[in-house]
Amino acid sequence: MERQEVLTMNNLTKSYGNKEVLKGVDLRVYQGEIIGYIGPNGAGKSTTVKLILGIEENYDGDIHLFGENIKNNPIDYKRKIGYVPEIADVYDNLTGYEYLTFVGQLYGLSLEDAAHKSEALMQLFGVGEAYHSRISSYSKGMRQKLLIISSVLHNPDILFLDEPINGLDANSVMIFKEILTQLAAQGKTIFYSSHIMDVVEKISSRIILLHDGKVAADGTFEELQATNTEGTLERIFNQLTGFDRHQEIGEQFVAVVGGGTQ
Ligand SMILES: Nc1ncnc2c1ncn2[C@@H]1O[C@H](COP(=O)(O)OP(=O)(O)OP(=O)(O)O)[C@@H](O)[C@H]1O
Repeated sequence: MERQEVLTMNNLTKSYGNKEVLKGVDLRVYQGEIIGYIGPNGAGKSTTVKLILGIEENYDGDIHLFGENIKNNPIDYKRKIGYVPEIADVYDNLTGYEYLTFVGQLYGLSLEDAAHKSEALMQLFGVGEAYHSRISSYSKGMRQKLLIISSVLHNPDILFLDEPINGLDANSVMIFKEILTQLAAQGKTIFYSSHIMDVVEKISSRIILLHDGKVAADGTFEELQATNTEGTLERIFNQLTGFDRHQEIGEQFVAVVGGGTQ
């Protein structure tokens, strides 16, 4: 069966001032894939996602989502997207119920459907008791669960997740990984950006490494292993980004902390 291409980027370039952040990103993403989108700090991962979501504009190249250039219809395609940003502003004074039903209704759900779904998802994620509490009283992990739930309420076809497990405890991470696997099995596509290499290694059906504004590696974890001498994704990341100074830098850092010179 031919795999459906859901996201295509052709020669995507983006600059801020005279700084070229994306230098020609070419990518094809297929339905049901869990893409682990990794790269060093500042490589341009969030920028790529913000361009796809229409949060950032003024780029060269093309982005097609579900077969349509996003410039042709900049609103409608967003109904099919779920997004967990790395840093999110939530309305702290609202309760979980108020926030989630508000988001659900923005996406076109009725109040009843949004409330029913939100409560069930909060319960399943172990935060049902906080459903009617103000978000300002939530712990970091509880807020993260709220964000995750708000991203899927409208049953999107593609999910963009930026460090989604920030603050989640080990049990919740296991639940979350299972949710992603099940969603992908249902044909949802997941674009997962994170620095937690062992999780990316385990959940991704395909890993894309962005380095210096370009795709530097693209393949399954096994394929990346086969073309690199290192074993874990963390070590492959070091190798592909040409970095081997962690010990030296760590030693110098501690020396400075202790009052010595470099
Ligand atoms: N609004 C902006 N104005 C100017 N420069 C920006 C802006 N947004 C991002 N940049 C720059 O673009 C580069 C890429 O940033 P981006 O946030 O996409 O990186 P990233 O790969 O997501 O990094 P991280 O892993 O640290 O989250 C950085 O050098 C950043 O300073």
